[in-house]
Amino acid sequence: MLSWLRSKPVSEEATEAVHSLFRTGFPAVEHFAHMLSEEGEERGLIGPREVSRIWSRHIVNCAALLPYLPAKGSVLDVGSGAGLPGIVIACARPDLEVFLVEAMERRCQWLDEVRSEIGLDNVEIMCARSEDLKGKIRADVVTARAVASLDKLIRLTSKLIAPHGRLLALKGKRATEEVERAATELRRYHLDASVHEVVSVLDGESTYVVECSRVSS
Ligand SMILES: C[S@@+](CC[C@H](N)C(=O)[O-])C[C@H]1O[C@@H](n2cnc3c(N)ncnc32)[C@H](O)[C@@H]1O
Repeated sequence: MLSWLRSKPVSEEATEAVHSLFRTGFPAVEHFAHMLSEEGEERGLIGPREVSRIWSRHIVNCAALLPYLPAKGSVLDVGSGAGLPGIVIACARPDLEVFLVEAMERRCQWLDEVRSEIGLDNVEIMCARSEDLKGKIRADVVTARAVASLDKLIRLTSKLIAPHGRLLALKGKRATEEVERAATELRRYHLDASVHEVVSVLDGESTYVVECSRVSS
């Protein structure tokens, strides 16, 4: 119980700020944060130091993607792990179809438990490597956080992005360098990249959304 209390946004102001990010789905995302703080460390999903930072480092960090999601359609989160950002997106946007692609069986099992316990009817879990899904599925938006460098991520996911779709990658402060290093892949797969800085409502830390869109011909 203590770990759950510690992981909550503490002040009223912080709670308000987090609420404002989740116009829909706040109870669902709170439920997810609770599950993660209770079981995440024991099940090897997050490190011991992360329990007290579930909101600031994980949930609010993933919420940086929310303004860039499509008005309708599908999202495919590659390498979801504990459910970041896929579960956060599914909670905040129950109108979108969300596919979680995860290679590790025990993490897929966790994602399945989260989906059932929270009642996320918009989530489908695909226990597979993203490279094995080519030709099987395409989504309007592909998301990824902490899975691979941008050049590798483009190679892993380009065939999973719908013809007019986008890749949204959550990155740290080296986002622009990563875009520069991915110049060859961006050209090869006809993508244009822009970097959006998003400042956290909780701790003022910046995160970067790298948005790769198809170049219109
Ligand atoms: C460092 S964890 C990050 C998890 C989560 N996205 C986060 O931000 O906390 C990377 C996850 O991606 C998964 N993964 C790596 N490459 C993958 C691939 N090609 N296809 C599917 N899952 C992959 C790993 O099994 C692992 O769970």
